[in-house]
Amino acid sequence: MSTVLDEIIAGVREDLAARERLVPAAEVARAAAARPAALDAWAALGGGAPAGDLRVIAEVKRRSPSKGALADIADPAALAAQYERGGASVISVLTEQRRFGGSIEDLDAVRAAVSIPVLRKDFTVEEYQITEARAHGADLVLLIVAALDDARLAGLLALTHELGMNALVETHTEEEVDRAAAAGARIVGVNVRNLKTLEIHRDVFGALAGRMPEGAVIVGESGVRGPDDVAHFARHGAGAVLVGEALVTDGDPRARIEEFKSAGAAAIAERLSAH
Ligand SMILES: O=P(O)(O)OC[C@@H](O)[C@@H](O)c1c[nH]c2ccccc12
Repeated sequence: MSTVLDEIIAGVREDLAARERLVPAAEVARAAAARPAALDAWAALGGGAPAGDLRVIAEVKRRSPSKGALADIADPAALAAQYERGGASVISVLTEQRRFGGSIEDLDAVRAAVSIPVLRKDFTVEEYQITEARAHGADLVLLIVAALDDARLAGLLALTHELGMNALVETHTEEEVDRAAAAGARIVGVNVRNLKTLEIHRDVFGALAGRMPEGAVIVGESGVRGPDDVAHFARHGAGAVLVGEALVTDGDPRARIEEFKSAGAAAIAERLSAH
């Protein structure tokens, strides 16, 4: 059965082939090498620090396969700057074009506007995309375990680390968490949106959080609409949440981020005091 994920990746591969013809891999590698060093997203997300704060990864997201158009983002740089002022730790920029309406230009605009780490959010299947992300100033990339076999996951993660970047390694099942851990993932996301049905199942998070590799930053992804959703992820071990829709559709994303961070910190304090 062909799933939404398969369909998206087929489109991504076509667009990728076109970009590779335009900008050969050697040229992208030179541009990546000329960039200042990547920022440490792992540390920015609380890696190595005692639990306490809940970090927010704030996403620039124009549309989604499940909802269609979400927001008319005329100025992604201005939006990202607002996210940063609201206290986001990382900015996520969707660059997939066909389903999410993103582009490399959005990544460029955001990179130039903020001084915190930037995640290139795309369906990464080839090394070229990682080097390209670095060439455009991204500090981390998304690796979706469901889209990669073990050898490719390991290879892409190795290149990411070679380039001085981090990867947000996205999982949906226990098996995928185990594969992420075996590959050496240091930032592990649990996407509670099922990529086959596109439905949100928040309880998936708690079931997987207990299997996470020692020392990894755990990120709750998708379906954060209000402070209760953040508290749910934080209570079950998340150090960070990734939020798109709720921020792009809100008139005051700064206030929303602040609200999410305090709800998260309160839930973490509660979890720690229960032990
Ligand atoms: O808009 P939401 O429900 O806050 O979700 C954000 C983020 O989790 C979602 O955009 C996402 C998670 N994993 C992905 C993989 C590809 C594209 C998009 C995603």
